[in-house]
Amino acid sequence: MGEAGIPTTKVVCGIIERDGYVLLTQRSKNMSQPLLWEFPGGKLEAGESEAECLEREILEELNISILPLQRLTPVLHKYPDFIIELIPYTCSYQGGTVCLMEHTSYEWVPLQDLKDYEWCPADVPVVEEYLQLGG
Ligand SMILES: Nc1nc2c([nH]c(=O)n2[C@H]2C[C@H](O)[C@@H](COP(=O)(O)OP(=O)(O)OP(=O)(O)O)O2)c(=O)[nH]1
Repeated sequence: MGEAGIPTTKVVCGIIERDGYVLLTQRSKNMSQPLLWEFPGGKLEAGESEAECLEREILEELNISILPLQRLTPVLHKYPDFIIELIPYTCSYQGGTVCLMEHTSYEWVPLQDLKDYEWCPADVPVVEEYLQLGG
């Protein structure tokens, strides 16, 4: 539980790298955080590790396989009705063709363009840390 009894939701997201590009997904207009950009991932389920969660969510949502590499700094962000702990991992792309199951669009983006997207608010510090690390 977080502040004033608001639960904290753990969400694991992947910064999926392939040949100098990173995979971004845009949330659909009927999802929470509509039309904002994010690193794909999802809510941690009971009994699974963060890496298992990431591999499962990305296969379910995008139909590609990935390998989690490095855990970056988790971000605690307060949305109006819940608190999210966003746990980012850099990942390598392993295989498969992107097929969108939930998102409205995706892009493979070069590092220098990451700042140009309208991000979910919780992702802003993640993008900053990732760029500081040199991608
Ligand atoms: N997957 C992902 N979610 C993010 C990121 N940044 C961020 O604020 N979020 C938020 C959006 C959602 O509220 C939540 C992730 O849950 P989800 O992807 O399972 O979304 P959902 O639509 O099923 O959630 P909900 O509306 O049912 O609550 O975390 C991010 O980079 N990746």
